[in-house]
Amino acid sequence: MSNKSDSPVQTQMAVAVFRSPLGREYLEKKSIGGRQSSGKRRVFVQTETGCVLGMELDRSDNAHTVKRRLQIALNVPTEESSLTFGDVVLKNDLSAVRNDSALLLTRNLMHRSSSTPCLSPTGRDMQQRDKSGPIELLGQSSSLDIMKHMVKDIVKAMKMGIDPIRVHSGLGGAYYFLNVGGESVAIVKPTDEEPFAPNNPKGFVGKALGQPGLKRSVRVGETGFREVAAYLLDYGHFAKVPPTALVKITHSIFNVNDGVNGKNIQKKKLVSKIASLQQFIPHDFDASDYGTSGFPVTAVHRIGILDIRILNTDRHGGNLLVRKVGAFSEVDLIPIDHGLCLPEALEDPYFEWIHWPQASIPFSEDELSYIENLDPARDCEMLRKELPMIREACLRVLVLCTIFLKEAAAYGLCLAEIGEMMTREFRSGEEEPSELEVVCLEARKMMLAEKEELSPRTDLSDNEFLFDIDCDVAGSDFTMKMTMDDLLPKAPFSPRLGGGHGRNPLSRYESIEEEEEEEEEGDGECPEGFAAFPLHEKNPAVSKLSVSLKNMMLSETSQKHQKHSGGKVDNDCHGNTSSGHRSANEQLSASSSFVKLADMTEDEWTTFLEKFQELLYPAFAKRKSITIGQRQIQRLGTSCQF
Ligand SMILES: Nc1ncnc2c1ncn2[C@@H]1O[C@H](COP(=O)(O)OP(=O)(O)OP(=O)(O)O)[C@@H](O)[C@H]1O
Repeated sequence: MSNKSDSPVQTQMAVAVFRSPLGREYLEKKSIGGRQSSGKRRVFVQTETGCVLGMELDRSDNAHTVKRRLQIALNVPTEESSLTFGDVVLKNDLSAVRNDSALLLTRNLMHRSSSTPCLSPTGRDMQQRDKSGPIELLGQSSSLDIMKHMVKDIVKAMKMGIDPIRVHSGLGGAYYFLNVGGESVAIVKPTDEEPFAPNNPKGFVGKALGQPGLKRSVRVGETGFREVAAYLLDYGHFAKVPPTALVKITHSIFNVNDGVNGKNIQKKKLVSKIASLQQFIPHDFDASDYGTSGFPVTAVHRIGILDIRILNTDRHGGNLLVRKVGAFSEVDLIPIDHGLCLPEALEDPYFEWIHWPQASIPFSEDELSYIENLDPARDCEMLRKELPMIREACLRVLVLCTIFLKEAAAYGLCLAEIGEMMTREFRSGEEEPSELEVVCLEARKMMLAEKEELSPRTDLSDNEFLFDIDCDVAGSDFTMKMTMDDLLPKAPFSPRLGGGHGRNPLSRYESIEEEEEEEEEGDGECPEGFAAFPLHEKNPAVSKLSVSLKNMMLSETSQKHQKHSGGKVDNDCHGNTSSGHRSANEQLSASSSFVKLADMTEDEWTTFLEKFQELLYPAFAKRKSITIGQRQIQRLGTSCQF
């Protein structure tokens, strides 16, 4: 799953004179094709505090020359910093970096704390050095054509002194940009003003860009490209996601905090930001203000189909705009705010529509044919091309959820049933994995078992031991084999990673304090076998899947036990990384997901998907029988009420 290299792009694009921090100047108008062939690319480097610098690269540039230029521009040593592009830490070669990409410059973890100011521009206003236009679209896809008109309208209004308007609702910084007529044209959400990001204007600060955010498997500063991904994946405008693009945008309205205590700096100063820019959709309400029974079945289905594909963890009523159409109180639904979709691991989604009656109506022929034509491999290819910074972990979630949707719809499940299978449940105050996650855990186990069978190990080295646990559950014997490898906490993108914790209960939004408290508490926890993970007590038919799950959770508990025992494992993996100094990848690895996908090698992933598909049909059959059972109970209840 490697990133694709540059593809020739013919688009002509106006680019203003650019002066690099080292004083190199470039031509004002250049064809992108010309840039590419001469090895010249324009990139935007964002520091972890949100400062953005435009920079032109040529073929001779490498990560060191870029960092050296940044050092001069920012007046800070950058040898202890990393330049990253999505998953890739740029060590030297920059050939994977495409024209108009946004790169992130982060300080290495040992010297970082959320309370100290990170890299910041010097007083010479380096943010403005690149002299590019006030709004630059990042990327060259034809899907951006519609955005170009919008941008033109906004720039015209900006030049006439028409200021944008701050959006007061929501947790992140957002601004309505207007046209010359004073009408809202677009909503702009800077990536460094997201909740917990350094320049959040609403007091939700405390993390650097790239660290786990509001949802732990969505990093701070990475909601913007997810908004664009949702738009790009919404083929044929099926669910009506408003056109969205990533931009580099310069305006004095944007918020900048003082870095130390997160207080707003009141000075009116032009600042450049990387932001998502989405078409403004005039609307009358949002779905939380309106009786849901009037929503068209098609709109609910289409939005639901999108939400399932992208594992949307934030589809609450406020994220569905309601627009009146026609004379007879008909309405249309517009889905917005897709910043918390495509997490880096399987998460608990949030589907507001799950209990709406429309979701229980079978899919129409059109919808079924749309689903049948979805191709997750093509989706990944498209996203890698259009959004090269997208993480492979997000793409695996997309692939898995799309396969799940396709198989479930073909089996005959309705939207509500599919949504329910993806949603976690709370039992006795504990969060349990969803039916989808249970299937994944089982598939993973089968994949590992097959791998072991194909390459049996007879001699165990010193740091490997075989750990057999026989347990008799529901009359069956289950044996679990673990090697030391499985017990070691791993970096999230290493080829072999143990499963996630099963202990961390999630609310819709987790606060930093809660997470940190939980981490502390977790450190003192004693493994108690299955206690932390009650099997489906309320369901007398303990399934084979749940028994396997029980084994998985036991393996994770043992993992925790090893970690807390303070031996070699702890020292090796966290020796110099206390909870305050763990890298973003380590923090994500310790997140609350039951199932991680990013840690598998390509071969493992392929086998995993095969096993996953094999296991789906029994799981669907089980879900169908639950639905039929529930309907019978409902009918019985109705007839008893005479
Ligand atoms: N495309 C759009 N067209 C019109 N209004 C919009 C659009 N997108 C967002 N809004 C409005 O702006 C508000 C804030 O936007 P949004 O919910 O995306 O921000 P947020 O900070 O991510 O919010 P939250 O904290 O609720 O997730 C929305 O409640 C909605 O009223």
